[in-house]
Amino acid sequence: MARHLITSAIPYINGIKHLGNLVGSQLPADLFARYQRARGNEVLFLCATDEHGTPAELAAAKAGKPVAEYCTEMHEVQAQIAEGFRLSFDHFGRSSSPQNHKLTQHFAGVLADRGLIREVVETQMYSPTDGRFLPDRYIEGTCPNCGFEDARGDQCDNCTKQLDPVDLINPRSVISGATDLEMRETKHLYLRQSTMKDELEKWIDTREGWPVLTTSIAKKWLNDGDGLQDRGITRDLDWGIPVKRGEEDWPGMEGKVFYVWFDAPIEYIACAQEWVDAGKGSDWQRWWRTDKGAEDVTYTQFMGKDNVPFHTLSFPATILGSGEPWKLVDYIKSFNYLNYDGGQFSTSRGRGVFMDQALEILPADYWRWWLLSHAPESSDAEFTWENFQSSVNKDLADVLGNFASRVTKFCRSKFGEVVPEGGSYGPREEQLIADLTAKIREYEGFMAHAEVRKSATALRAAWVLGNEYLQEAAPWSTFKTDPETAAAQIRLALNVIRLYAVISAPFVPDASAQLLTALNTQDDSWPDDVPAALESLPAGHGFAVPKVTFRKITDAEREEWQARFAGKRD
Ligand SMILES: Nc1ncnc2c1ncn2[C@@H]1O[C@H](COP(=O)(O)OP(=O)(O)OP(=O)(O)O)[C@@H](O)[C@H]1O
Ligand SMILES: [Zn+2]
Repeated sequence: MARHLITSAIPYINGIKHLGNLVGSQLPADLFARYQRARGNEVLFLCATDEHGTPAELAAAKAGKPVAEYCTEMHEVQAQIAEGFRLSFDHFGRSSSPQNHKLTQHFAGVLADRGLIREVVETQMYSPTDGRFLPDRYIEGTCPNCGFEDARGDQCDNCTKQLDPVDLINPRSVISGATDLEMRETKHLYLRQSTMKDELEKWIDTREGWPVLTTSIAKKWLNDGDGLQDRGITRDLDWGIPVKRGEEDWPGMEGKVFYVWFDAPIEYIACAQEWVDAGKGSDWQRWWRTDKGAEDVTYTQFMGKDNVPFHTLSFPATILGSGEPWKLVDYIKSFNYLNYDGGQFSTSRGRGVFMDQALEILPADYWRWWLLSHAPESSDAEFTWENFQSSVNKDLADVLGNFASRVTKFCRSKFGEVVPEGGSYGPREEQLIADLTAKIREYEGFMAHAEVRKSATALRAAWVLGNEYLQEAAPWSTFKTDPETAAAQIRLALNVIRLYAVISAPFVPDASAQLLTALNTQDDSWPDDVPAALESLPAGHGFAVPKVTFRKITDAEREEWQARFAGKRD
């Protein structure tokens, strides 16, 4: 039995995530976790909310709530929605947890002991009116690059240039609008990533078969311009993990917190501790410490492309730099972007379909299937309502749903709700069994490598095989002249439905469960031996015709949703 540690990039706390966020991280991670479990492997699948940083403070201020309270509420909201999408996390933690506070402070202390942190005195914007420094998004002004008037302190949304708050022309405080800002000196900690460049590059070069997207982004950051830069890991903010050197105070760093990108990936480890502390597991170290049993763990991370530099470089710099035997990632699965109807999904601009809204209009399986079968793997992908309608109707309703419905209804009308006996399989049946075997082996190959789109294509092809068989064998015609043979055909087809339920579960878990319930079976074992799996339901086994597994999306619905989601979310 293999052991798989799986993490999804942790969603930021400042609102409900859109479908792009879902398909770029949590959903493919869930697909992979479900598949590994189905193959009998031991899985620890972790995710959490990413709760620190200025956007959280600003969102809380906008909602008129203390930031801690806001985060607690939003965490609950995101946890509920994740459940709605059937994301099968073993634990959904919080980067603000006491476990993460302690571990982040621990890493900072160890890195400092090893000479990998330097203290830098720099000038930052200070607002006397607000009585505080204004890092990152606390400040807005005119972009020095393109002249856009609402550029943020960390980035211009118009030309995407990364900025420093001190670069802005006519800067103003986002809190009070004050413009009497001044430059003040402040001390910060920098992680000396530049000294680790060679070690990081060597490590990346030993990683086999990583997606080109992952390695190309890592190499760019390692080598472009002046190469890998040291990174500020602290901020002058109230909300966050207080800067400490292990358990000790850090002279000169009083009142400061760690930068969100330093503590967020450490939450992957802290989350395993939370999982144990919540009574769901007994030993987190055997997943995370190579000296405590994690040497046989395969660790896979899932994320969108903007998160790749932090996972290929900054977080490994933290882990390698600590000199402690923490588990390093084995495979980083990264995604391009999903766009929405001719533009970008955007949380801040409320553009696109958000996870809660999606579940209001259709069940999770419909979204899971479309998103995964259109995952932005080799390039950006686009959500359009036409494509969504056509793919749901064709793949789910016409192929998978239709097969299950035709077979069970025909059986009920001619043989009753029981697997019919008699007859025997001929060459066409043997052919179907052989074709399904080959297709499932292909599917397994793709799933094992988290090749999401190719897996979906292989799965759909397996569904098509059953429909083609049904079309050719035509048991409704056979029945008129040779009911015995028709009985054998239907017996096989009913078993094929069970087979589909099992192999489709990672994509469409609810439909899969619904089919198994209708088939009155608890046998959800993986078809390692396909011919044997197709004998799971014996003659005489009772079942019920499933209620409609997938319904079609009408043109009227499509138009209504298109109009409803054309504007901005309020
Ligand atoms: N349009 C998109 N398509 C695919 N993945 C995306 C998209 N936008 C963000 N992601 C990924 O979603 C995951 C969660 O993102 P996060 O909660 O940090 O939001 P974000 O990156 O700030 O996105 P946004 O600003 O659109 O809300 C990350 O791995 C990120 O890379
Ligand atoms: Zn700009």
